[in-house]
Amino acid sequence: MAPVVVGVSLKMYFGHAAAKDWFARVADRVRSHPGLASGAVELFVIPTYLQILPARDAFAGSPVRIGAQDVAVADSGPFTGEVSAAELAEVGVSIAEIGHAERRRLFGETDDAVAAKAAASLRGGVTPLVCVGEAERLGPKAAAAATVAQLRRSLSGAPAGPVVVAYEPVWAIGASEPAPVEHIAAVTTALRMALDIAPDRAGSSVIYGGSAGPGLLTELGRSVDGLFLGRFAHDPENLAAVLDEATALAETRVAS
Ligand SMILES: O=C(CO)COP(=O)(O)O
Repeated sequence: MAPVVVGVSLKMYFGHAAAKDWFARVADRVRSHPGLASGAVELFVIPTYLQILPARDAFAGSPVRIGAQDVAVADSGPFTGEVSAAELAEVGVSIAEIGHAERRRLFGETDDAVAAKAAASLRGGVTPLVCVGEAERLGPKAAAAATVAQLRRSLSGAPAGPVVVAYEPVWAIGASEPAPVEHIAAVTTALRMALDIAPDRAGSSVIYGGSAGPGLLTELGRSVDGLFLGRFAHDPENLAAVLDEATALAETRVAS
Protein backbone atom coordinates (compact mmCIF):
# COMPACT_ATOMS: atom_id res chain seq x y z
CA MET A 1 0.00 0.00 0.00
CA ALA A 2 1.34 3.44 -0.91
CA PRO A 3 2.21 5.55 2.13
CA VAL A 4 0.01 8.36 3.41
CA VAL A 5 1.77 11.54 2.34
CA VAL A 6 2.22 14.62 4.53
CA GLY A 7 3.98 17.64 3.04
CA VAL A 8 4.91 21.08 4.31
CA SER A 9 5.77 24.14 2.25
CA LEU A 10 7.48 26.88 4.19
CA LYS A 11 6.77 29.30 1.31
CA MET A 12 8.79 32.45 2.21
CA TYR A 13 7.64 32.71 5.81
CA PHE A 14 10.98 32.04 7.53
CA GLY A 15 14.38 33.68 7.22
CA HIS A 16 17.47 31.47 7.18
CA ALA A 17 18.03 31.21 10.93
CA ALA A 18 14.34 30.65 11.68
CA ALA A 19 14.13 27.91 9.02
CA LYS A 20 17.18 26.15 10.47
CA ASP A 21 15.63 26.32 13.90
CA TRP A 22 12.37 24.82 12.55
CA PHE A 23 14.29 21.99 10.78
CA ALA A 24 16.08 21.12 14.03
CA ARG A 25 12.87 21.11 16.05
CA VAL A 26 10.97 19.06 13.46
CA ALA A 27 13.86 16.62 12.95
CA ASP A 28 14.00 16.09 16.68
CA ARG A 29 10.23 15.56 16.87
CA VAL A 30 9.87 13.20 13.88
CA ARG A 31 13.10 11.22 13.89
CA SER A 32 11.60 8.36 15.87
CA HIS A 33 8.02 8.73 14.66
CA PRO A 34 6.61 5.22 14.19
CA GLY A 35 4.64 6.04 11.02
CA LEU A 36 7.70 7.47 9.31
CA ALA A 37 10.00 4.75 10.61
CA SER A 38 7.74 1.98 9.27
CA GLY A 39 7.26 3.66 5.89
CA ALA A 40 3.47 3.85 6.41
CA VAL A 41 3.73 7.64 6.25
CA GLU A 42 5.92 9.80 4.06
CA LEU A 43 6.89 13.37 5.00
CA PHE A 44 8.27 15.96 2.62
CA VAL A 45 9.48 19.42 3.56
CA ILE A 46 9.75 22.21 0.99
CA PRO A 47 11.84 25.19 2.10
CA THR A 48 13.16 28.06 -0.06
CA TYR A 49 15.96 27.21 -2.49
CA LEU A 50 18.55 28.69 -0.12
CA GLN A 51 17.27 26.58 2.76
CA ILE A 52 17.46 23.28 0.84
CA LEU A 53 21.02 22.35 1.85
CA PRO A 54 20.55 23.08 5.57
CA ALA A 55 17.25 21.15 5.43
CA ARG A 56 18.97 18.19 3.83
CA ASP A 57 21.64 18.24 6.52
CA ALA A 58 19.14 18.60 9.36
CA PHE A 59 17.06 15.63 8.13
CA ALA A 60 20.04 13.45 7.12
CA GLY A 61 19.57 9.86 8.24
CA SER A 62 15.77 10.23 8.42
CA PRO A 63 13.29 9.30 5.68
CA VAL A 64 12.10 12.92 5.32
CA ARG A 65 12.12 13.99 1.67
CA ILE A 66 13.32 17.48 0.75
CA GLY A 67 11.52 19.41 -1.96
CA ALA A 68 11.89 22.61 -3.97
CA GLN A 69 9.20 25.27 -4.42
CA ASP A 70 9.77 25.46 -8.19
CA VAL A 71 11.88 24.01 -11.00
CA ALA A 72 13.12 25.24 -14.38
CA VAL A 73 11.38 24.23 -17.60
CA ALA A 74 14.73 23.51 -19.24
CA ASP A 75 17.52 21.09 -18.38
CA SER A 76 20.38 23.62 -18.62
CA GLY A 77 21.42 26.81 -20.38
CA PRO A 78 20.82 30.55 -20.31
CA PHE A 79 17.92 30.69 -17.82
CA THR A 80 18.94 33.35 -15.29
CA GLY A 81 17.50 32.79 -11.84
CA GLU A 82 16.31 29.24 -12.53
CA VAL A 83 17.41 25.91 -11.01
CA SER A 84 17.23 22.69 -13.04
CA ALA A 85 15.65 19.43 -11.91
CA ALA A 86 18.98 17.70 -12.46
CA GLU A 87 20.78 20.05 -10.06
CA LEU A 88 17.97 19.67 -7.51
CA ALA A 89 18.31 15.89 -7.75
CA GLU A 90 22.09 16.18 -7.44
CA VAL A 91 21.77 17.77 -3.99
CA GLY A 92 19.13 15.33 -2.78
CA VAL A 93 15.84 17.02 -3.68
CA SER A 94 13.30 14.40 -4.68
CA ILE A 95 10.08 16.41 -5.14
CA ALA A 96 9.44 19.73 -6.92
CA GLU A 97 6.36 21.84 -6.34
CA ILE A 98 4.88 23.11 -9.56
CA GLY A 99 2.04 25.51 -10.31
CA HIS A 100 1.20 26.59 -6.79
CA ALA A 101 -1.70 29.06 -6.80
CA GLU A 102 0.62 31.84 -5.64
CA ARG A 103 2.95 31.25 -8.59
CA ARG A 104 0.03 31.09 -11.01
CA ARG A 105 -1.50 34.31 -9.63
CA LEU A 106 1.56 36.41 -8.76
CA PHE A 107 4.03 35.24 -11.40
CA GLY A 108 1.72 34.46 -14.30
CA GLU A 109 2.52 30.75 -14.37
CA THR A 110 0.28 29.09 -16.95
CA ASP A 111 -0.84 25.48 -17.39
CA ASP A 112 1.64 25.26 -20.30
CA ALA A 113 4.51 26.35 -18.04
CA VAL A 114 3.36 23.91 -15.38
CA ALA A 115 3.29 21.08 -17.94
CA ALA A 116 6.80 21.99 -19.11
CA LYS A 117 8.04 21.98 -15.50
CA ALA A 118 6.34 18.65 -14.77
CA ALA A 119 8.06 17.19 -17.83
CA ALA A 120 11.42 18.66 -16.78
CA SER A 121 11.00 17.23 -13.28
CA LEU A 122 10.23 13.74 -14.51
CA ARG A 123 13.18 13.91 -16.95
CA GLY A 124 15.44 14.94 -14.06
CA GLY A 125 14.27 12.16 -11.74
CA VAL A 126 12.35 14.47 -9.40
CA THR A 127 8.69 13.78 -8.52
CA PRO A 128 6.43 16.63 -9.66
CA LEU A 129 4.09 17.94 -6.97
CA VAL A 130 1.45 19.43 -9.26
CA CYS A 131 -0.81 21.97 -7.58
CA VAL A 132 -4.33 22.41 -8.94
CA GLY A 133 -7.52 23.99 -7.67
CA GLU A 134 -10.38 26.21 -8.69
CA ALA A 135 -9.86 29.95 -8.27
CA GLU A 136 -13.44 30.86 -7.38
CA ARG A 137 -15.76 29.16 -4.96
CA LEU A 138 -17.77 26.61 -6.98
CA GLY A 139 -20.01 23.68 -6.09
CA PRO A 140 -18.20 20.34 -5.70
CA LYS A 141 -19.23 19.02 -9.14
CA ALA A 142 -18.10 22.11 -11.02
CA ALA A 143 -14.93 22.31 -8.94
CA ALA A 144 -14.13 18.66 -9.71
CA ALA A 145 -14.65 19.18 -13.45
CA ALA A 146 -12.54 22.37 -13.51
CA THR A 147 -9.75 20.81 -11.47
CA VAL A 148 -9.56 17.57 -13.45
CA ALA A 149 -9.36 19.62 -16.67
CA GLN A 150 -6.60 21.74 -15.13
CA LEU A 151 -4.68 18.62 -14.11
CA ARG A 152 -4.91 17.24 -17.67
CA ARG A 153 -3.54 20.51 -19.06
CA SER A 154 -0.87 20.63 -16.35
CA LEU A 155 0.47 17.20 -17.28
CA SER A 156 0.04 17.45 -21.02
CA GLY A 157 3.11 15.98 -22.74
CA ALA A 158 4.84 15.05 -19.47
CA PRO A 159 6.68 11.71 -19.61
CA ALA A 160 5.32 8.69 -17.76
CA GLY A 161 5.85 8.51 -14.04
CA PRO A 162 4.10 8.97 -10.74
CA VAL A 163 3.12 12.45 -9.60
CA VAL A 164 1.78 13.90 -6.39
CA VAL A 165 -1.26 16.07 -7.04
CA ALA A 166 -2.01 18.72 -4.43
CA TYR A 167 -5.63 19.82 -4.59
CA GLU A 168 -5.64 23.35 -3.22
CA PRO A 169 -8.77 25.40 -3.88
CA VAL A 170 -7.42 28.92 -4.23
CA TRP A 171 -10.11 30.36 -1.97
CA ALA A 172 -9.08 28.03 0.89
CA ILE A 173 -5.37 28.98 0.85
CA GLY A 174 -4.36 31.40 3.61
CA ALA A 175 -7.89 31.25 4.99
CA SER A 176 -9.06 30.63 8.52
CA GLU A 177 -10.36 27.14 7.73
CA PRO A 178 -10.06 24.50 5.03
CA ALA A 179 -12.67 23.77 2.36
CA PRO A 180 -15.60 21.64 3.60
CA VAL A 181 -14.84 17.94 3.85
CA GLU A 182 -17.53 16.92 1.32
CA HIS A 183 -16.19 19.44 -1.17
CA ILE A 184 -12.63 18.15 -0.80
CA ALA A 185 -13.75 14.53 -1.08
CA ALA A 186 -15.71 15.17 -4.28
CA VAL A 187 -12.75 16.79 -5.99
CA THR A 188 -10.03 14.43 -4.75
CA THR A 189 -12.14 11.42 -5.77
CA ALA A 190 -12.47 12.85 -9.29
CA LEU A 191 -8.73 13.59 -9.44
CA ARG A 192 -7.89 10.06 -8.31
CA MET A 193 -10.18 8.59 -10.97
CA ALA A 194 -8.49 10.74 -13.62
CA LEU A 195 -5.07 9.47 -12.50
CA ASP A 196 -6.28 5.86 -12.25
CA ILE A 197 -7.37 5.81 -15.88
CA ALA A 198 -4.22 7.53 -17.11
CA PRO A 199 -1.99 4.77 -18.53
CA ASP A 200 1.24 6.33 -17.28
CA ARG A 201 0.55 7.63 -13.76
CA ALA A 202 0.55 4.47 -11.62
CA GLY A 203 1.69 5.12 -8.07
CA SER A 204 0.41 8.72 -8.01
CA SER A 205 -1.19 10.31 -4.93
CA VAL A 206 -3.73 13.05 -4.33
CA ILE A 207 -3.32 15.23 -1.25
CA TYR A 208 -5.25 18.26 0.00
CA GLY A 209 -3.86 21.69 0.93
CA GLY A 210 -5.44 24.98 1.96
CA SER A 211 -5.58 25.92 5.67
CA ALA A 212 -5.05 22.26 6.56
CA GLY A 213 -4.10 21.42 10.14
CA PRO A 214 -4.64 18.86 12.89
CA GLY A 215 -8.02 17.10 12.78
CA LEU A 216 -8.65 17.44 9.05
CA LEU A 217 -7.03 14.20 7.89
CA THR A 218 -9.10 12.20 10.36
CA GLU A 219 -12.24 13.87 9.02
CA LEU A 220 -11.25 13.26 5.41
CA GLY A 221 -10.23 9.66 5.98
CA ARG A 222 -9.63 7.67 2.85
CA SER A 223 -10.90 10.31 0.45
CA VAL A 224 -7.33 11.67 0.31
CA ASP A 225 -3.83 10.20 0.28
CA GLY A 226 -2.55 12.87 2.63
CA LEU A 227 -2.24 16.59 3.36
CA PHE A 228 -0.15 19.52 2.20
CA LEU A 229 0.39 21.94 5.08
CA GLY A 230 1.30 25.61 5.14
CA ARG A 231 0.98 27.91 8.16
CA PHE A 232 -0.40 25.27 10.49
CA ALA A 233 2.87 23.33 10.36
CA HIS A 234 4.89 26.25 11.69
CA ASP A 235 4.32 24.76 15.12
CA PRO A 236 6.13 21.38 15.05
CA GLU A 237 3.56 19.99 17.53
CA ASN A 238 0.83 20.50 14.93
CA LEU A 239 2.90 18.66 12.35
CA ALA A 240 3.51 15.81 14.79
CA ALA A 241 -0.24 15.60 15.43
CA VAL A 242 -0.93 15.35 11.69
CA LEU A 243 1.72 12.62 11.36
CA ASP A 244 -0.08 10.69 14.12
CA GLU A 245 -3.36 11.01 12.19
CA ALA A 246 -1.60 9.93 9.00
CA THR A 247 -0.30 6.82 10.79
CA ALA A 248 -3.82 5.95 11.95
CA LEU A 249 -5.15 6.48 8.42
CA ALA A 250 -2.41 4.27 6.98
CA GLU A 251 -3.53 1.49 9.32
CA THR A 252 -7.12 1.68 8.02
CA ARG A 253 -5.82 1.53 4.44
CA VAL A 254 -3.82 -1.61 5.17
CA ALA A 255 -6.73 -3.23 7.00
CA SER A 256 -9.08 -2.96 4.00
O1 LIG B 1 -0.72 26.74 -0.04
C1 LIG B 1 -0.65 25.94 0.88
C2 LIG B 1 0.37 24.88 0.92
O2 LIG B 1 1.14 24.95 -0.22
C3 LIG B 1 -1.54 26.06 2.04
O3 LIG B 1 -1.14 27.12 2.84
P1 LIG B 1 -1.96 27.44 4.14
O4 LIG B 1 -2.20 26.14 4.85
O5 LIG B 1 -1.10 28.38 4.90
O6 LIG B 1 -3.29 28.03 3.71
